[in-house]
Amino acid sequence: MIEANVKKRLGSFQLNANFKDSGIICITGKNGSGKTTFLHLLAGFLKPDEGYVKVEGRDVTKLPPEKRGISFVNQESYIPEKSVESHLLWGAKVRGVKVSEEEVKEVREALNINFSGKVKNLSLGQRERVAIATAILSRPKAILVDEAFSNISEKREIVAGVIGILKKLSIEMIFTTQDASDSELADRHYVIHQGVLQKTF
Ligand SMILES: Nc1ncnc2c1ncn2[C@@H]1O[C@H](COP(=O)(O)OP(=O)(O)OP(=O)(O)O)[C@@H](O)[C@H]1O
Repeated sequence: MIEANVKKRLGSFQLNANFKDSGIICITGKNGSGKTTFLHLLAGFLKPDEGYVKVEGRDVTKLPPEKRGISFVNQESYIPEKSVESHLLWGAKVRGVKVSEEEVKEVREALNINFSGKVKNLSLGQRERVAIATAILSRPKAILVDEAFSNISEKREIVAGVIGILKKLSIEMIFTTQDASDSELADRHYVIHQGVLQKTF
């Protein structure tokens, strides 16, 4: 369960979000509507002007990103110099989480990571898949995916595989997308319009 009641002003933009939900959550909204700002407030990259963020009932508002039990993935969440194999285990290593070979295999299969080599030599969609797999293997309470499914071919299949693993590991996911039809993949859907977050189902 993630709870947030936050206000944030950035220049002339104002975000007002009151959120309490769990499971697989999709947020859609136009360019500049506040999707990334909201995820950054949850992840701890931005401090709210007012309000709080709770993860499974624990107030994390004052905690730094790495202590929140949240992994954030966007289209640049990868370390180019690492090999695919070491990248996949990197997040888990940082958090002190033990990962079995079986888990790595399962996550690789879900994201169709059937390639290796340096991350910098992969395509954008391949790098996104490695970044998402790395986030899952670090076993957070929730992953926030900021438009990082957008360059993945066979998106439906891959996202369905990711959701299967997340449910098995009891990891929540909030993902943002420009493609409103992606909401069909989620348990819940929110729309954000000019900084105001609203639940649709
Ligand atoms: N540091 C900042 N200073 C001033 N305005 C900012 C700052 N950061 C973001 N904004 C503004 O906040 C608004 C929301 O931006 P945000 O990145 O959250 O939108 P988004 O919904 O993720 O957009 P996109 O779909 O284009 O990624 C935009 O109008 C943006 O210009």
